[in-house]
Amino acid sequence: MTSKPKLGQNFLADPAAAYAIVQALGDISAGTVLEIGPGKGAITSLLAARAGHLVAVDLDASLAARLTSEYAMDDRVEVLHHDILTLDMAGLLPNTGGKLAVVGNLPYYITSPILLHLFEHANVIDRAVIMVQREVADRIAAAPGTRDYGLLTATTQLFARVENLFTLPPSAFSPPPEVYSTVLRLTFASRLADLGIDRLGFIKFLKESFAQKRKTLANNLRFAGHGPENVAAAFRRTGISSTIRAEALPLEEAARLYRDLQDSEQSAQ
Ligand SMILES: C[S@@+](CC[C@H](N)C(=O)[O-])C[C@H]1O[C@@H](n2cnc3c(N)ncnc32)[C@H](O)[C@@H]1O
Repeated sequence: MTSKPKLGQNFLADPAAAYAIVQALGDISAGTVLEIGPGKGAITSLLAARAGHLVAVDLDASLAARLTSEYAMDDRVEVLHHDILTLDMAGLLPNTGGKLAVVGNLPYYITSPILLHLFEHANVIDRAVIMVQREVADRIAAAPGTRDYGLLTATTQLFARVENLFTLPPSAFSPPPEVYSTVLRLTFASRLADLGIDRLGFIKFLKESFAQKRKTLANNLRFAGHGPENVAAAFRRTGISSTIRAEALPLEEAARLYRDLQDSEQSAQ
């Protein structure tokens, strides 16, 4: 049995991959870059040489201390010993505004929570280049109607355009993980306004929709507490098949159903 490194610590040992990740961020010379989990600094050193301002955040106290002393003389680099999941990202930007470029070889044990945290800060993020487990990348980039399409896909595509850049084998890391890894670029562009939906309500609706993969969308919505008559009427009015499963429904259709259901529930109050 292979032991799992603590805090998802599989360090990148492929300099060409580190370079490609930083290149994928585009021009970072004027803005603020947030690096999630810099670890021993495989990507950090390339970022530090290019970024206008770099904030590197690691939960591991000894790794954060090591990087802090390495960059003590560079006032463009800030190392924070902090949990990324509780970091207020808006607070990293200067008073003059701008948006963050986010980068990281993510700790895989908390990939989904990190993504959700990024989406909560979508209004202050311009783009993100992140390394995730290959299977998770496939889910994030999936098209509706495919097996991989799910809650993570819909949520991500609500906030960003997704590009699959390249995949690395376990041997690109030390220690090697048990899985392949894929680098994605997310170009943030929220679809909330064009779909006419509110963030919290629609994300709750998506969670309800995907709660049980084997059930139809209508069953999941009823199970979540929406009145059977309201659910049936929403499917009828929108013309969406009442036997459809959530993974087959494109975001635009899901938003239409959500708006209709919400309108009828509000007018019944
Ligand atoms: C996969 S390693 C990547 C390290 C380095 N960037 C590299 O590519 O070699 C993930 C890093 O995330 C850090 N980490 C784990 N959980 C974290 C959290 N909740 N907040 C911030 N950093 C975290 C780990 O300590 C580790 O340094």
